[in-house]
Amino acid sequence: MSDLFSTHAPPEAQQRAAELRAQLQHHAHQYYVLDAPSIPDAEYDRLFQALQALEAQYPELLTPDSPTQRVIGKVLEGFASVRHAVPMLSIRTETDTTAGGAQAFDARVRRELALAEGEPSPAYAAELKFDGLALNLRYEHGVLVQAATRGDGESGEDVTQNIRTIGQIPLRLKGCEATVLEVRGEVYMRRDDFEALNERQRGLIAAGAKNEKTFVNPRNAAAGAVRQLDPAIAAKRPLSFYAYGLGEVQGWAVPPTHSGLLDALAALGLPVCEHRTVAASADELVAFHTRMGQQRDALPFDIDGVVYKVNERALQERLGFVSREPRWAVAHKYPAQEQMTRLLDIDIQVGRTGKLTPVAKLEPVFVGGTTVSNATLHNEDEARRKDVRVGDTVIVRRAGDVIPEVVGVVLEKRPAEVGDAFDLYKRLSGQCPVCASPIAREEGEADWRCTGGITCPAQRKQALLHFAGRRAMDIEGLGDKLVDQLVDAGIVRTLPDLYKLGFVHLATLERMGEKSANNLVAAIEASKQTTLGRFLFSLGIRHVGETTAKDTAKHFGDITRIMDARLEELLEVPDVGPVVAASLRQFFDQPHHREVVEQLVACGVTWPAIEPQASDAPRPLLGKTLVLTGTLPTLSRDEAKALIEAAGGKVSGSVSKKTSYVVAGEEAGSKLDKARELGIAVLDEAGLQALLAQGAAGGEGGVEGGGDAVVSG
Ligand SMILES: NC(=O)c1ccc[n+]([C@@H]2O[C@H](COP(=O)([O-])OP(=O)(O)OC[C@H]3O[C@@H](n4cnc5c(N)ncnc54)[C@H](O)[C@@H]3O)[C@@H](O)[C@H]2O)c1
Ligand SMILES: [Zn+2]
Repeated sequence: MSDLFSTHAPPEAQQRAAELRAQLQHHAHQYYVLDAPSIPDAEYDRLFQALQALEAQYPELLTPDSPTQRVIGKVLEGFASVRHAVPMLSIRTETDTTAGGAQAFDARVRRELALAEGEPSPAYAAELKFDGLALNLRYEHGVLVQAATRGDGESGEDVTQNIRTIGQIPLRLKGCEATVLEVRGEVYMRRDDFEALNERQRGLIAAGAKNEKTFVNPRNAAAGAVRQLDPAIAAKRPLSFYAYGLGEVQGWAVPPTHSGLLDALAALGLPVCEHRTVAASADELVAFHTRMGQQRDALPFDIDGVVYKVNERALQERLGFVSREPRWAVAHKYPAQEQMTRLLDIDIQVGRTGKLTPVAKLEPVFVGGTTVSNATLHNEDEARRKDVRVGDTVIVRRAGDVIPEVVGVVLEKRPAEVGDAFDLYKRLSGQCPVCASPIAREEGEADWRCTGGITCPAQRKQALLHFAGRRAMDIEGLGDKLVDQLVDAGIVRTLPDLYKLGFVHLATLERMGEKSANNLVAAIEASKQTTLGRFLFSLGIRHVGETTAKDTAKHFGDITRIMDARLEELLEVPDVGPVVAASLRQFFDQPHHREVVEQLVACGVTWPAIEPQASDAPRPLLGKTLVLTGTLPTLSRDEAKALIEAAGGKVSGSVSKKTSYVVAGEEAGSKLDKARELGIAVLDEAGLQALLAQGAAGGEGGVEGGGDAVVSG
């Protein structure tokens, strides 16, 4: 045989093809069957194209089961298998993300249709390529009877139960009597829904949930939800849908163009994406690709490209199919939103609220249209769960305006020498990298935090805003923008600096008029007269809200006593539990915090003295929550409230399981019904007085149970 015809593949090529096939099969299984991709799509596509190129060079290497020849996928155990009446295919992908992608498609179609030079191209329908998974919805006589995934293209999974929970998918079509109408489209998850889902998942994981995980991207989350065996869980994962094509049809006049078909599907009540057009030439396709590329980040969902389809159905039929894809359609991609790169180091950033976030320092990589060299790792648990180590090859995702994140590690690329498992505390030696205050992580919380609060430069702006807030020191006119200006200009660095601000400083600021400067100086001056409760609240101590601050102030009556109080003493304050007490303690254990307090007082911040509540005064309602409803015979609502609070109790506006008693008077309404429903003790005024009297009579200092409560009528 002449060499010219010899297509004998050298053994290296044979081996390489076998390797690629095995790799692709492995990754396809991870992706399609387990919904747990181990490499980014872009990497998969590179392997896929390498195999395609080899097979093109040596056709004898081509096997019928090659991943290039068929749609990969498998029916997940637990789902019934559905045989598709019309196979569900893939589409050819044009990875040239420049104009060339559209031009190549147009040229190919023209060639197939044997169009002469000068003859116009056929019309093309252009739409978005939604990044989700394909779904076949089968309607019989207008009613949804079945929903199936693509599977291997021949058979898919029956996911009807899960799909029924998607509100956007009509269970009955509007005005459609077709015997059979199969609608094909993409089920996807919006980016905001995806972020919220992952946020929830991270919370569950932090709280100790064992079988929960986060999802790498919206596609993966959508696939997981659609193929969730428990429809109740699937229902909690918000999915969306766009229709883009047809499967089997009986008894329905299919419109002659693709654009007409989409209009018809929309008229039947199916969601059809508004971003679409009909293009008359390759140039118009390019324009659509460019325009949508610019809008990509602003869309509420991920797209990985646009799709061009020959618009006329008659022409589509003429063009037909090759193996796994139609000749009349192509997907013209955009730069991938996920890429691999190396993790060089892990930095820790301190947020405005003191939250410590591990940030991956990356070898710069082009992803989602920009070059990324930093990406969030969210928190310690996430970094550990993903087992991210310095030196690893990681997958970075950047989509929309969401900050880039590391979604996983490519374990097969882990070098022999890698860093240790991530340990945030050890990494920082227990100290805030900005202010050296101790860091803390509370039980059930995902994040470590700097406890520096007002003294941490990273938290400065937030601390100032909180301090100036209406319910804190109430400095009118000191808002977001001004705080930014003051801090950025280095005029205010600490809270006491505020009280050293003079007209001169303020007048130098941009956009600050004389009048507003004067007003602000006056507001700052006025804020010096405050209450101890407001002052304590304004320090922004974690977990110390307005009420807790007020209660603590009332209990101790003096700032020094509060700063010196032992944990046990703090726990005596009504409603102060171990978390709040520990937070107060931790705050005042730091000398720089006490200094700030002293400096503020030295600046003239003052409050009226409070008679501290004698800690041995009887407080029979300590720890109890009461709800008042209806009109009491002698006590007004406010009087009853004051008595209850003086006895250590709390008055709440609504009845819940946490309610200890409901005090009901004349014309008590729904709150009384609710109390009965929950089996909560109901008292009348006399019953309330009896409770209050218990302490005065030197009772045990509390009331246990409500068994002997007077039940009002
Ligand atoms: N990361 C991995 O390990 C891994 C493994 C396997 C596959 N993949 C990825 O999966 C993709 C290949 O899968 P594929 O063969 O399903 O091709 P595809 O997903 O790229 O394209 C075909 C699909 O596009 C969808 N689509 C979206 N919008 C459409 C529209 N307007 N009109 C028509 N179809 C539309 C349909 O669901 C259709 O099934 C590649 O992106 C590949 O990178 C990744
Ligand atoms: Zn700090």
